[in-house]
Amino acid sequence: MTVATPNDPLLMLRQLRCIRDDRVLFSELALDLAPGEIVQVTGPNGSGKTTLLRIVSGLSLDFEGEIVWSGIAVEQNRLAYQQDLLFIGHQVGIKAALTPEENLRAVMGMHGQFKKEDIHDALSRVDLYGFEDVPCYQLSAGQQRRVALARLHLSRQRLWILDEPFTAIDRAGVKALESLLICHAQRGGMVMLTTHHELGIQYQGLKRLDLAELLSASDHPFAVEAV
Ligand SMILES: Nc1ncnc2c1ncn2[C@@H]1O[C@H](COP(=O)(O)OP(=O)(O)OP(=O)(O)O)[C@@H](O)[C@H]1O
Repeated sequence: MTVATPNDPLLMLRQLRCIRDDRVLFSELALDLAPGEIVQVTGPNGSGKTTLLRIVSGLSLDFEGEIVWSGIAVEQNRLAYQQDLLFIGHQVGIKAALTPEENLRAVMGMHGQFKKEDIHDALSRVDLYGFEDVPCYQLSAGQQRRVALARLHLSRQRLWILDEPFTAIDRAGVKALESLLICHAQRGGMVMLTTHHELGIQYQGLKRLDLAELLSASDHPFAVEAV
């Protein structure tokens, strides 16, 4: 019997290939992500970063290759996989007519019951103390993004998939989010994110997956570089 160690990858992407409008976005894409690791997906506009995150999150099934979670192909284990992942897209994905508290309750409802204090605590951790009951259409762009990011403070999922999470966030918010990502990884979580923002973190579990480099080398096996 093989015994899994903490450094064994939980997420494995194997030979992913994706074509949109007759254009190969990526091919031969392989990635291992183990507990404690963060992978930053980089590449110019239109290179396929969002498309890759949507594929890995199970939102898009239009690809070739295999996604393996915890040793089992996701297509045979989709429910368990979905329960272990939290996806936050580059659109904030909140309802403008609802308050931050109502938005969090609605979106986290599928992941369990949360007490009012837990939701208020999550909102205060993203500096929205006092805004819990304000309709989201009255909040700034950065505050709306913070409502979406408050989900991370309630999350019990091991894998966070975040598309441009730093958009509209001020400098203090960026630092706080970077610390949160490291904290999640250090507790055995994993993060896959896209950002055009230069990450200001020194963390040995940080990797980079550059889609432009991958495409230019796609005749060759691809390895993710540690940074
Ligand atoms: N459903 C779709 N049908 C056709 N083309 C699509 C579809 N989804 C994405 N594309 C195309 O795939 C390419 C990659 O888009 P994607 O949004 O993944 O890029 P990105 O790297 O995230 O870009 P950005 O940095 O601008 O956010 C784009 O040219 C886009 O038009």
